[in-house]
Amino acid sequence: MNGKQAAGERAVDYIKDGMIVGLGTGSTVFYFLQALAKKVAEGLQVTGVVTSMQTAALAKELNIPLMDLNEATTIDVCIDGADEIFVADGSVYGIKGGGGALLFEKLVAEAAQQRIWIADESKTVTQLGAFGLPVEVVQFGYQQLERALAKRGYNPVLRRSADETPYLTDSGNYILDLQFEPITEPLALATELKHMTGVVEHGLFNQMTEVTIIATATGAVSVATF
Ligand SMILES: O=C(CO)[C@H](O)[C@H](O)COP(=O)(O)O
Repeated sequence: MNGKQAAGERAVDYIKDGMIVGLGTGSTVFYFLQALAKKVAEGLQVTGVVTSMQTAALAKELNIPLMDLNEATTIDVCIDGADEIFVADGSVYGIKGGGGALLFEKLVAEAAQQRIWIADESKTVTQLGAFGLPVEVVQFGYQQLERALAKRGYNPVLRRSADETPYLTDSGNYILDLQFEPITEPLALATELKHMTGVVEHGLFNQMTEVTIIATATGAVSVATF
């Protein structure tokens, strides 16, 4: 058992019969989905709302019933991974979008009553920014935005797929990964990025998480509530 598996499996304890569950994206969520599918096979009734095409494919393969975000009048809980987790003044701040799903992840997280992050302990940091901050941008004229971000000292790098073509999100947008650290003012940076025309969403998830489930490489799990 590794940390991702331990954290992912523990998250299933938060899923109760009848819940509508936001299903995050990534390799930690993979373990959560495996554990959830087992419970579903045993009779647990849940409906998932996915945050990416990747998660949709996996959930279908695992026979987890799904509904569209449009149909979900409420989401009881959303379980997702994170790339960096930083706690300050009793709140959780973080970076997400390493897997490119930040837009849908944020939409589902914002619709959820409770947000739970699952991660191995390598994701906890004492300052944000070592992990490049993903910013999803429209394709049209994206180099204008790239230049504007560079001028502000954010060192944007266009994300590319393995074949070197620009990486495309599930919405067909590009991602600029901002390479600078530390991010000392995540709230101000989030506002600044949101105000730049062409930015669709950024990977700062500020004060959007109520529970963290973090596990060590040997599988020891710590749960914290915020
Ligand atoms: O934000 C994400 C995808 O967009 C993931 O939640 C994040 O990258 C963590 O992934 P993993 O669990 O594979 O380390």
